[in-house]
Amino acid sequence: MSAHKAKQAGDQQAAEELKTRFVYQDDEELDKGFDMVQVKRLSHYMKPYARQIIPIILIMMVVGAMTKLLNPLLIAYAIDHALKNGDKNALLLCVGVMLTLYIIQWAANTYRIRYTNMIGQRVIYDLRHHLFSHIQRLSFRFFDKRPAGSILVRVTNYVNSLQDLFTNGVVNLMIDCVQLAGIIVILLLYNWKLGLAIIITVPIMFVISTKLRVKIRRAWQVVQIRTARINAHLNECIQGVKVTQAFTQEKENIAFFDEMNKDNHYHWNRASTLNQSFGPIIEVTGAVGYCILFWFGAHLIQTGEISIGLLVAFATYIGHFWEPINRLGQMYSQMLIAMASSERIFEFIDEKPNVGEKEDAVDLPNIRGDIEFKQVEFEYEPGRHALNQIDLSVKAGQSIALVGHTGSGKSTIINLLCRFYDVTGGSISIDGHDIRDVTISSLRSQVGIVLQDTFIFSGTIRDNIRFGRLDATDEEIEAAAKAVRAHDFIVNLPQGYDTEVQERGNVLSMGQRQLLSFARALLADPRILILDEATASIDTETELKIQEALKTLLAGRTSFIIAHRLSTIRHADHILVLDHGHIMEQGNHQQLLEHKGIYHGLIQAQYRFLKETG
Ligand SMILES: Nc1ncnc2c1ncn2[C@@H]1O[C@H](COP(=O)(O)OP(=O)(O)OP(=O)(O)O)[C@@H](O)[C@H]1O
Repeated sequence: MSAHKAKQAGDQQAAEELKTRFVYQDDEELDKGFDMVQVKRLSHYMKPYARQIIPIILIMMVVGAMTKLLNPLLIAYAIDHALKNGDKNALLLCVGVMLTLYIIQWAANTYRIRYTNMIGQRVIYDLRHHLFSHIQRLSFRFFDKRPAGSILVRVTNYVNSLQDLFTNGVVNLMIDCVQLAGIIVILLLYNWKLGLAIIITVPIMFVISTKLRVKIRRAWQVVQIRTARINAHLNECIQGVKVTQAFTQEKENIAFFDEMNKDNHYHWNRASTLNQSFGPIIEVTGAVGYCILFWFGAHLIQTGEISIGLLVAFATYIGHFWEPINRLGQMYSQMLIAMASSERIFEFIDEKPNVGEKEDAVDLPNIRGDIEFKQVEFEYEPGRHALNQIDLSVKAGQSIALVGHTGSGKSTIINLLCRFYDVTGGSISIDGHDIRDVTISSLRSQVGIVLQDTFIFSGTIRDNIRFGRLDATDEEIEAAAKAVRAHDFIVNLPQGYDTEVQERGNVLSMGQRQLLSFARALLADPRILILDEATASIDTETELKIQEALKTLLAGRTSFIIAHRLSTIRHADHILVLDHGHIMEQGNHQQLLEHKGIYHGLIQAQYRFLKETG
């Protein structure tokens, strides 16, 4: 095999492998058929404004359409009477009336557009607010099933795609129907033969407009999807640039990006070519209409059936045909997209939180922190047990360490205690209250959680600590930071507590982020504290700091710690050893060591590791 062929085969294989590596799922369905249920649900959002704004819009709409329809008749009158008889006053009067009609039309359109935009923006605001607040309350199960990108797209792009429909679409549809019907009636009234001859072009224009518009719109949507894929890939490559460079995968990433870029370029060209074909096709159809008018119109003038003024008026009406037909086509394709978008939006809005609140749920009173797990069972997916028959009784103020191999069910216990998921069997109670009988907010406000992957929001350090309790004063924030030994590193930052950190806190070290999250939890002052210890090795000094901070944080609280550090495990009041969702062993450090079971093995392994790594 030649070197060139070998290279080609290699490239091909690499491309095949990449196909499975970068997979970005998009909503490929671009539009949907007309669906009355969706229309009803969408129009529900217009209801609050229907009484105040819609009547104004309707009046403006009728005034605008009427004035537009009258102008060609005035032109006909001016030509056939004022001009023919040399009546300067009548001509002046015609021009004056025409000018007045234009001014009225301009004012009516300006106000109509202003009000339709207002209503459209409000509806979009309400819809986006509704969707976002609903998503915020959805359970973990919902987020488990969906990539963040697909959720983002619904709140941004899909809601945006309804914007046109609400701002101009519905009103324009009515205006266009009124205008088109008005023109057809006038044409038939003034001369039905000539009227009919010209109206033949309407269906032709309409078919071209709707069919071609839908095609063009689809082509642009494909471009949008391709661009979204490029964005997703870019995002992944930027987030993972360190790993990419460490594994020297730059070439592969570039190759994949080039493929996407080429694809995007091809679809852009296609959409652009289709777009350009639209104008000429419509112009030719319009020209056919004019040809019919002048040929047949000239004949009718010769036979004395119509005047020259009427021919000019008809020619003006043909000019007015195009605008509504064009917009109806636009509206039709907008409607199809809106159907698909609204279906996806309502699919989320209809999603019920899996963890619901009972109708008669009561607020959990201030708790001491006694916790009881009775025969708790849990499955993330039907048939796959994540926890089996967990029985556990914790006294207020005790610290419980959860240990076990990866996937043994430690996080699941915590997820259930916070009611991020509901048990599928058995029950969990706090101070004797079944957690399914109390309101979720009253439960979670008394349970603090410090996750291993500490989330830092964009804002200042102070804002991030205040997240624990929004009404905390600056003094309370500093006191919390001091208590968990975070104060020293914070004051050494360029702007101290006012230092801006970005999302995920990239400027902070792992240990610093943990201390910040301790301060946040301390400020919230929950009776029950859950802590997922960071596994990353940190230097001894920080480790000591964290241990001291932990002592402050845990004092007097019931705590559950997913423990990785030996120091934490050893000091816990009670240790649960989990395996495949079962409690295999439990007791304190000494008891479990003497038992010489799984725990003993884990501790031995950790000692060996610490010894080997120095
Ligand atoms: N969101 C989820 N959907 C489906 N299955 C899940 C989900 N989260 C966890 N699991 C499964 O449930 C089991 C227990 O997982 P869990 O996260 O509780 O383990 P863990 O002991 O906390 O592990 P680790 O120490 O690695 O964090 C595992 O088999 C895991 O694959």
